[in-house]
Amino acid sequence: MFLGKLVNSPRALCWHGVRGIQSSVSVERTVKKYKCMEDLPGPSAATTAYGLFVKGYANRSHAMQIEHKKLYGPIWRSTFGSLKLVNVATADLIQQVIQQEGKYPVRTILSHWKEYRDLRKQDYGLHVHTGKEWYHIRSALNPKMLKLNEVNAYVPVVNNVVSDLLRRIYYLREQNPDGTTVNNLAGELYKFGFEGISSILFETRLGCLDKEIPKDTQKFIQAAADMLTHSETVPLFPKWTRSFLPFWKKFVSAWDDMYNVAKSLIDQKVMEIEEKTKKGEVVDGMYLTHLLVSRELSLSEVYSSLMELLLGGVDTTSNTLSWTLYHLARDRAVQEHLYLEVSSLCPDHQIPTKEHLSQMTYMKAVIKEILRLYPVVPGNGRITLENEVILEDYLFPKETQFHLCHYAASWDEDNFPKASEFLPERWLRGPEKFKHHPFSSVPFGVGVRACVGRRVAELEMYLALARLIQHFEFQPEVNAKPVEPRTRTLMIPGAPINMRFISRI
Ligand code: HEM
Repeated sequence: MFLGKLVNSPRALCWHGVRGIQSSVSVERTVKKYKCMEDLPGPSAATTAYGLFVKGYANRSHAMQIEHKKLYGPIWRSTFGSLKLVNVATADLIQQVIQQEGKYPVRTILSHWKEYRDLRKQDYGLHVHTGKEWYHIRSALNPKMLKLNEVNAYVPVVNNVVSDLLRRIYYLREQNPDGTTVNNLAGELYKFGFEGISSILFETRLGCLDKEIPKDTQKFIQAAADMLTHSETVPLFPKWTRSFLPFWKKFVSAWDDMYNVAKSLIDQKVMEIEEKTKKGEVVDGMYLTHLLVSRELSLSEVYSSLMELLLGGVDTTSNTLSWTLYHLARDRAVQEHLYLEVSSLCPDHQIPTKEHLSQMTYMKAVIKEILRLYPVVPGNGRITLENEVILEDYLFPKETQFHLCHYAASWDEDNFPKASEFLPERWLRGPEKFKHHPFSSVPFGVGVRACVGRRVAELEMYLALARLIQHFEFQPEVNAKPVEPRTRTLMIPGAPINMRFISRI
């Protein structure tokens, strides 16, 4: 899902004033003089390392995008060890890269993820596979994840999980001496994210939001956090250091934990289906049942892909919801506007349906604005294996790794005046509203490789937010301090978000 620390070794080709090169691109490209990577401005490897480890950008890489854009302009190169990147930080340049991404887009060559899968003889899964193999898996997963009418079938399932979340919030408030505060909201919402996606995939309630959290849930959530942290560290150190440095071992162990939890849930479903088939009963069901019965994917492809869907479901919706509640608590006018929208469409705590959601335009604007301010994936990637790429007067050879600086683009004042402010209204349609460049804020990515979980994520966030605001007024905890984001491959709150949930009932 994520660019993280990139670990490919692009052929660092430069051909100043290239003429008549061997190329698959048009004749026009071969006669025009293009500049190349070496002509780009950018920090040296030492300056980058200094920025990361001395200036503290290692876990604030989103802020480094903004600083480098100021220093070098909208396109610059950077070097991390043997890795060379071309960074693009405007909506227009991001669009140009995506438009040339080819039939089977690749984010980055995740060689350490691939190494793990080879070590354990597992299928590569969605993130690591490229080309037709990736497309084969994606085509099997897409329909029941991305088609709106298929996803709408999950509304009752997700509403049940939201009911559990509400119960959990009531329970946690009671545990606090002030009767209203819930500490470390993101931690609670990780459980909601995991329960939500697993209910959809496995049709099984795991009880992640019960008083006693199941061990496997805790294990998976912890393993996801460890894997994402070590995924950034592992590529920085040569393989010979693995015998005495802990990072690779921790990375492997985190993947093992996630894989085992996913595998055991899948195996349970396989057994259920086998028993039903033996008894001659009809086998029908939602996501996993459909995948297994259709046999579009092998069992080993199902293990890896579903583990990745679970992984995608943990940190993403939860962090977005955490930031949403954080801002609503600090902006009474926006909170009131949202409350009025929800309570007028669903009076008396009516549980929202898909028809209600389709009318909640302000709610959608709130979530869009949060994803603009805190894109879960602040920097994405594309590596073009199929063709060269032209960006304005630069030509880049195949295998150039591009870093799409989405965070810098969505904080760009040219696209979003008062970019640092939380202004959901900017997303509402109207004749006088500012028109955004279509690539200025694309938190789920675009094109065929965009987020496979987008529809499910939106459904979970809308249903949860609607019910939470029906029940509670959100307030910051007493003496609350501002919380800044940090990056751990994904963008997450840099400190626990503690909040007061004042009952409206
Ligand atoms: C707020 C919620 C979410 C955001 C902002 C988000 C964002 C993204 C982004 C930016 C990408 C990369 C797209 C690209 O390269 O163009 C991605 C990929 C992916 N996401 Fe999400 N995501 C979210 C929720 C989810 C959920 C709930 C799931 C699981 C159901 C999920 C599973 C995945 C997977 C498996 C990929 C890799 C797809 C592929 O390589 O074909 N995501 N996501």
